[in-house]
Amino acid sequence: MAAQRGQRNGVGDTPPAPTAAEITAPIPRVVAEVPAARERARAIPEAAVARLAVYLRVLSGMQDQGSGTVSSEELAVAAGVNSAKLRKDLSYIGSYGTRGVGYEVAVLIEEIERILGLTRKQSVAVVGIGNLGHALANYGGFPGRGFPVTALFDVDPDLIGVPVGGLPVEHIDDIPTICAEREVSIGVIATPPPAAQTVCDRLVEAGVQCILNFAPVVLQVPDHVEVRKVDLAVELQVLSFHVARRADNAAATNGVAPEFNGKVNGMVVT
Ligand SMILES: NC(=O)c1ccc[n+]([C@@H]2O[C@H](COP(=O)([O-])OP(=O)(O)OC[C@H]3O[C@@H](n4cnc5c(N)ncnc54)[C@H](O)[C@@H]3O)[C@@H](O)[C@H]2O)c1
Repeated sequence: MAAQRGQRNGVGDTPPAPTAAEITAPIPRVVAEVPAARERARAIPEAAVARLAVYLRVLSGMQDQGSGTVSSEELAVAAGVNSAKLRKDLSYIGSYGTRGVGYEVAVLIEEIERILGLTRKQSVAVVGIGNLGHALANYGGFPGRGFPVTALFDVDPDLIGVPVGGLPVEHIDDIPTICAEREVSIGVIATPPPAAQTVCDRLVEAGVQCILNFAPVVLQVPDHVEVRKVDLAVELQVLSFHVARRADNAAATNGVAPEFNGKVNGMVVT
């Protein structure tokens, strides 16, 4: 679903209307030189990598709807960024469009997938098959995005051998053999916080080099291991900050000092 202009999506700030210079700026041409693109990939800022993943999602939706080409402006609006930022991001990957035509959707998808390392499937293991682990294991959307869930682990004897999302739950003692057999490259940690570091160590010892951590703890890993942390509470707090700031701005614009009404961000304070 395309994001509306002006909508926040966590990827970039509310995009301003494009300037005349942005609209008339030349669209760079396609360069299919892969080694050069890989070189450039090393210099892509992390924020741009996150936006590339969003462009990929938007482009995949457009492809599903039969779009063959897309203009930079159209793609920028759908992704919730301004078109100058979009063109800058796409220049990092050496993927360019044709003036007056735009970008070929299929070509751009291929370029972004190559840069994001999605040209081969990344096998995922989930450890901790409780509430969250069940939801992740049952979610059918990961395989289609290149992330098949191929192994589930837990310590609870009542769970071992029980199929969840079509896969039997295995004991964490089998992490080394199963992760090697199934070529697991990403480990998702959904255990209680006190178990997370030990589970992480086991995954790393088994050769897993990417960890997605849902437990609210900071994990220690060797340099060659990448860790991403997901914290929904932090995202909610960021949203809360924006709501509070908007209310303050509205009050300042109206020349009214925000009055305390017994509530902070909608919650009653006693
Ligand atoms: N990041 C977020 O936004 C977010 C949201 C919800 C939950 N969480 C976190 O995710 C984790 C899981 O939450 P939940 O509600 O699914 O918990 P849960 O208690 O329902 O499930 C935890 C599972 O981990 C298993 N487990 C315990 N120790 C283990 C070990 N050493 N090795 C393997 N498995 C082990 C348990 O048997 C259980 O099945 C918690 O750390 C929670 O704080 C994060």
